[in-house]
Amino acid sequence: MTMATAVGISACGVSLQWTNPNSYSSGKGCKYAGQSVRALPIRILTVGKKRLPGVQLLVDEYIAKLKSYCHVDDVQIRSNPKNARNAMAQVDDEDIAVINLITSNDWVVILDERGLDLSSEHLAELLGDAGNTAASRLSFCIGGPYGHGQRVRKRANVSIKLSSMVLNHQIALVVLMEQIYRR
Ligand SMILES: C[S@@+](CC[C@H](N)C(=O)[O-])C[C@H]1O[C@@H](n2cnc3c(N)ncnc32)[C@H](O)[C@@H]1O
Repeated sequence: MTMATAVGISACGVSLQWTNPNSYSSGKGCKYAGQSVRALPIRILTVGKKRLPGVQLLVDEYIAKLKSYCHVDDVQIRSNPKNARNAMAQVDDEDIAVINLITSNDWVVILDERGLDLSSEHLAELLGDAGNTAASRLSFCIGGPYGHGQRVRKRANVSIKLSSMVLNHQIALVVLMEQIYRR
């Protein structure tokens, strides 16, 4: 499998594969523009330490704005939950904490600076495509200080980037919410 093709299939047996945005029409605009699509409830799983108050204000603001379109659940997972002494063990503990919250009915999008480079329109298409599967929830995962572990990476239906630069997880969360609201 390459980044140019599919990015994974979930264990739940429903068709959850997502294709490369480069294979989409080159025209601007989302293919669902003007159509009503099934809006899956969204959950955002973020690994990290206590949030800055300003970030929490923005997160609350976006959740309120999105309320009339879809339900958004903001789930915070404590970074380094078992006080591991090295980065590998920390990533592993965080990986287990995240994977334990994911069910077979989730369509999983991980955020990663090495993921697919999407336009805002392609993100809207991805959200629409996820609504056309048998999944009952769309789960976005934002990793901890050292990124995602192998379990979550393997389970992900797609990995997307918000920028080629590495962002603090709190900033990644705010940018993601803004892009979901923009769709
Ligand atoms: C501090 S970053 C971790 C960086 C780490 N070097 C890695 O390998 O992922 C914490 C999390 O923020 C998110 N993140 C940071 N920059 C991102 C970007 N440009 N695009 C998408 N997500 C990003 C990812 O989920 C990442 O796991």
